Formats: sequence, C-alpha cells, structure tokens
Amino acid sequence: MSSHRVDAKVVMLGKESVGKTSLVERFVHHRFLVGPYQNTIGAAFVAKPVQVGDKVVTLGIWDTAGSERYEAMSRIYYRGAKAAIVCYDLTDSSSFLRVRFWVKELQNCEEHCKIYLCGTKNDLVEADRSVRQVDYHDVQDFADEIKAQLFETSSKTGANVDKLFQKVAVDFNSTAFQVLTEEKGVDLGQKKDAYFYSCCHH
Ligand SMILES: Nc1nc2c(ncn2[C@@H]2O[C@H](COP(=O)(O)OP(=O)(O)OP(=O)(O)O)[C@@H](O)[C@H]2O)c(=O)[nH]1
Repeated sequence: MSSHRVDAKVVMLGKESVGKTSLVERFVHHRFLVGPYQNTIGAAFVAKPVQVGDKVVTLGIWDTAGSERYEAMSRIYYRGAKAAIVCYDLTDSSSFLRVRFWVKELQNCEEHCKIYLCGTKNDLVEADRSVRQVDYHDVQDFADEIKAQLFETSSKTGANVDKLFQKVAVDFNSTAFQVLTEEKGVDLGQKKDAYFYSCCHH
C-alpha cells in the first residue's frame, strides 16, 4: 500500500479554537501541544491507518481553519468527504451555533457524508462542571434528529479521541457505509487537484 493511499476522506469542521487541530494531534501523534494557540490557516492534511478487524482503513484527515475568514475554503475541503467531525467546545455555547451551520451545509451539499458531533475540552468540564455551556442531552437529541453520532472528548487527557476516529473507520468499513462509496479510494499522489473543486454556493 502506498503511503499516499487514502480510503476515506475525513474533514474536521467547527468554529475557531474549538480544538480541531488538537484532536488530530492527539489521534495521530498521541500528544497534546501546550503553548500559545496557533490558528490553522487554510487546512492541514494527515493520513493515518486504522486497524478495523483484519483490515486497515487509512483515514485522510483534513483539518480545516475554523476562522470565519476561511469558511469558503473549508467548503472546498469537505467536498467528497465520507465523514465530517463537526466540533464544538463544551465550554462555549456560541461554538454550537456553528455546528448547526456546518450540519446544514453538509446536508445540503454532501448528503453522503456521515456526520459525527464532537464536544471538545471535556477535561475542563470534568474539573469544574459549572463551565459547561452545552448540555449533553440537548446535543444528543439533535444528534438523533440528524442521525449523527455524538462524542465528548478531551485532547488533553485523550479521553474518547481514539474511540471517535475508530468509529469513523469502522463505519466506513461497514457494508452500509461502503455502498455509498463510489470510488474505492483516492490516490492523493495522482489526484491532488481533485480537492480543489468549486464549492457549494447558496
Ligand atoms: N483544556 C483543553 N484545551 C484544549 C483541548 N483541545 C484544545 N484545547 C486548547 O484550545 C485551543 C485551540 O485549540 P486548537 O486545536 O488549535 O483549535 P482549532 O479548532 O484547531 O482552531 P483553528 O485552527 O483556529 O480552527 C488551544 O489553546 C488548545 O490548547 C482540550 O481537550 N482540553
């Protein structure tokens, strides 16, 4: 298998500083970077193989910039994604408003993209319950409505991070998910430009 071979395109979406880069960093490099927050510009790509039973599913993860300034670009990155991890910060209710925006966007433009909702920074909530601004049950109701999976994670402690990406890989590998797959895989080496399609406008 070529190191560029990707089975499933996964896109990280969500308001700036909700912790998208930290989630990917924890999942791929098993670490949590401390120090001044650096916002993502454009998007970053990383591929990671995940063992699913006797198979290996390589996830190609696009970590998009959350800043609204880069929103139009994020639309380019979710094009053709098999899964979208839509993140919000459990301690910031405004970040959940962006979740609704991205979910609508995906429903309108990428109907075959499976949605995962991810409430981040759960360590802060565990340390002090009063900082929680987004209720678990409210989000679970919303997740049921849109047929999405819900995870509450902490990139600091690692809680639920592997579980989230493992679920993405398992779902992709499942028959139900694969019938939606038009192509078996995308070779980034050959199809780099394929990611720069025009985006969906309303
Ligand atoms: N306590 C805690 N802090 C976190 C966690 N995840 C991210 N952070 C912090 O939140 C800030 C933003 O994290 P990023 O991962 O850069 O956020 P982002 O969503 O990629 O931001 P953009 O690139 O601007 O879209 C950083 O200071 C992180 O250290 C977490 O699980 N727990």
